[in-house]
Amino acid sequence: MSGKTASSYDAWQTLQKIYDTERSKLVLKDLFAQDPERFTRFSKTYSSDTNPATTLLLDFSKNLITAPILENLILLAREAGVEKWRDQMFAGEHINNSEDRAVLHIALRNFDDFKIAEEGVSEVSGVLSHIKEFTDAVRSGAWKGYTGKGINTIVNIGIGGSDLGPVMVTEALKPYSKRDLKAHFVSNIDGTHIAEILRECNPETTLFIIASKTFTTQETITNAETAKAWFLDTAKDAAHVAKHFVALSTNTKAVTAFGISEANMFQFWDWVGGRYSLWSAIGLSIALVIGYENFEALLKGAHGMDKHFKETPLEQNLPVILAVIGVWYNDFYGAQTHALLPYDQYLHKFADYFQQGDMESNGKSVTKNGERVDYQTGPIIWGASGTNGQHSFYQLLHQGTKIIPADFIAPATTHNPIHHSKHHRILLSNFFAQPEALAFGKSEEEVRKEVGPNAQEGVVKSKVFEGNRPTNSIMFPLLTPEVLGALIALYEHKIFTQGVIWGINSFDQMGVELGKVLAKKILAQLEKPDDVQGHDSSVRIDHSLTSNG
Ligand SMILES: O=P(O)(O)OC[C@H]1O[C@H](O)[C@@H](O)[C@@H](O)[C@@H]1O
Repeated sequence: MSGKTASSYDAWQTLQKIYDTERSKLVLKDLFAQDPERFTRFSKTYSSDTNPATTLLLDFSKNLITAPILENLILLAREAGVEKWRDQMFAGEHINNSEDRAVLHIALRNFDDFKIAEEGVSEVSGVLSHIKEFTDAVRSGAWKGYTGKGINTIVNIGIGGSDLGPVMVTEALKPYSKRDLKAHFVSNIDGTHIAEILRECNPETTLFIIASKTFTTQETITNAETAKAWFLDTAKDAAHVAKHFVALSTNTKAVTAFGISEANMFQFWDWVGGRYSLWSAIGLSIALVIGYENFEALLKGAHGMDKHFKETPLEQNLPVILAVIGVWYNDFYGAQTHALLPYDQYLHKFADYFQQGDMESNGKSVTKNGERVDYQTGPIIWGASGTNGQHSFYQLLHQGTKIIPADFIAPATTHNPIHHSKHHRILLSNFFAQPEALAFGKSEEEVRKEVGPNAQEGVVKSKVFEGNRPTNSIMFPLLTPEVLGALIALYEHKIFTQGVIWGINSFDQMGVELGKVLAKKILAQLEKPDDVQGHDSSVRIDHSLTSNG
């Protein structure tokens, strides 16, 4: 890193000047009218080298940009050293400086293209073989529970990165799932979560997957112990645990201490960040649900996007384009949030997943060199699947006072073409209509024509849509495992690129620590309420409220 912070880059200052002097001219209606080629100029297609069905079209024409703005945004990425940092990541250098770790989720889906020397990388294919062997055994019924019955229910116990990826992907790839294998996910420490799920499980046919990188996370270990006690209530003999509990972790010692043997453990390594871990052993529940071949297709889809990110000039590079446009709104327009709006019910957990992916990565306010930034970093990520969002929060997107850049995401065809794809045609009509309405709005003149001369002024004004609200649209032929892999990797590399521009470390998560430490202290005091001390006056622990009788 140059030691400079983002706002002192030449390109940043050029962009600031452009923003200050030309902002009023950045009107989408005019920009489209002036340039009939705007869509061609500002859209790009990514296609996998190995599978033509894995294609993503990114239409970024409805953004408040011109060719010179985009050029300067790309210059900004270059000046920040995106290419250098990217190559360092792919080479296994320890770019996660605060934890002195490599950042190698790309090595989990590498298929031998990139040569990476880091310790553990050569073990990846062995773990994949273990996943394949185990998932084949469970799915075929060869893996038997303690009474000789096959497994028909899996329960993944994990939180954060050890939960959100498997939840999102198993939902997204439901059409590929083994319908007679029920998958549950327990994350919350609230006992209600596990209690409700255990009610649906039979100890003879349930497999518990304890997913925790560190194997020290309070929620996961507490839930795992509860699950083990519940299982042993019926199974009695601790030897049966081996048939019903497996662990996904980097911490062999803690796993064996819990009572799971090394043979039932799926390893990964400290260079896999929690929020980038669905590609690792943490993806076991995914492989169980959709089958190993589909899990591998997911990895291959991500690998194709990795190659695109690594080898394509920044100007043509989809993750980089998404990233710099995001920086334009975040840092120059002052946008606080970014909405992810998939028009695909299967992607209903996509925004939840990237809340952690983006906000835990880029929610930082000091640079890698320890300087406090004087600009905005990671946006607030939120969203919901279309069309539900339209009947909820889109009012604010269209007519509120805030600028909310949004990504619209949709498959051209559906896995469920019921009524000759009638539903899908309606869905897509909304997917196309919303960005158009946001961009071009509805003028006062148009409203007056509609309501006639006698309408009240307030009514006229309330029906005006100012427009000029920016969006990206991303389309693909069908939501397949490969397409999903490419789509997730697209956003991962977008987040990486933005982190480099802002000069922050996107790969640690120090911000989750303080609350954990305080909760531990408070827990000890809740168990002995007379000793409550050392907290602010709002932490008043009333034993009559906290004890359950
Ligand atoms: O897999 P683990 O170790 O249980 O961690 C679960 C989660 O814990 C913390 O909240 C963070 O470190 C997350 O990044 C992580 O995903």
